[in-house]
Amino acid sequence: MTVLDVQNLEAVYGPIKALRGVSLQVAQGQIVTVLGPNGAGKTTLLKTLSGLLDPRRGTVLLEGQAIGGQDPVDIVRRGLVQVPEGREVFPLLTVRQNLLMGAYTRRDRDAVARDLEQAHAYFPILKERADQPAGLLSGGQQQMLAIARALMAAPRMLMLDEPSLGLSPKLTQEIFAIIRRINQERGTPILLVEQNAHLALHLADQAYILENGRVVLEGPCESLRQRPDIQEFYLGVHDAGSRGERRWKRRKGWH
Ligand SMILES: Nc1ncnc2c1ncn2[C@@H]1O[C@H](COP(=O)(O)OP(=O)(O)OP(=O)(O)O)[C@@H](O)[C@H]1O
Repeated sequence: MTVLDVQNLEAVYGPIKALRGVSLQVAQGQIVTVLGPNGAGKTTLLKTLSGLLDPRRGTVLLEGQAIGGQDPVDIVRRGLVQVPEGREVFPLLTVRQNLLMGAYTRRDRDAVARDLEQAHAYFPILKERADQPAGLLSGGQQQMLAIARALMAAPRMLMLDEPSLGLSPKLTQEIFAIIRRINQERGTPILLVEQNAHLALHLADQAYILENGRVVLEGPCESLRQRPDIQEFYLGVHDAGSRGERRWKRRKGWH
């Protein structure tokens, strides 16, 4: 079953066309990654899906219901929850207060308390540091807090914007392992924007390559990983046979 169905999405910043007709789907239980160079439109895509930016054209269906252009609070209420790039935790609020902010659209206190326990089970450090200001956490801990805060909104689907940004390889591995657990244990579908193509193509089921506001390639991660052009341009693998060959001679199989 398709949870998120995006068709021909366009978004602009004044004269800049950041999304030029993006279509993508996320099925129940899947992890889907969006890869692409700086400025490709990845963050714009997530912002448009979250309602922070109005689409100029196109449709967005969440579980069959149109959400394109709706208010961000309504979109969160419907279950589409974003973990923003750079975490954006509230630095002066305590860790617990940050987590409860994630549940601010919810009324069922018992369910919120249960979810707080579950968030602590995924990230025990957040329980240990519950009463400290979130601004005192390390970058990795703030990323954990941002993910846990999104879980407090009882998401039907999660969107993560560059969770590995600025983290050590070890911490990144840890965060990715938890993302996988969240997906497997809760069945939550995930749309993951990542610069680390290597990790993303190993974690996700499907991938979309975004360049200049357009999807230039899509498919199962397993087959994308085998493509020489993906290896060359996204995974940094250099074929020994091509040593000495001028870079301009190597080609992407997409345009
Ligand atoms: N607030 C803004 N005002 C004007 N132009 C913007 C704004 N935000 C993004 N852009 C432009 O829109 C395009 C897409 O940017 P976006 O941030 O979505 O790319 P990205 O793929 O997320 O890049 P990165 O990997 O660097 O985060 C770029 O050309 C960018 O310069």
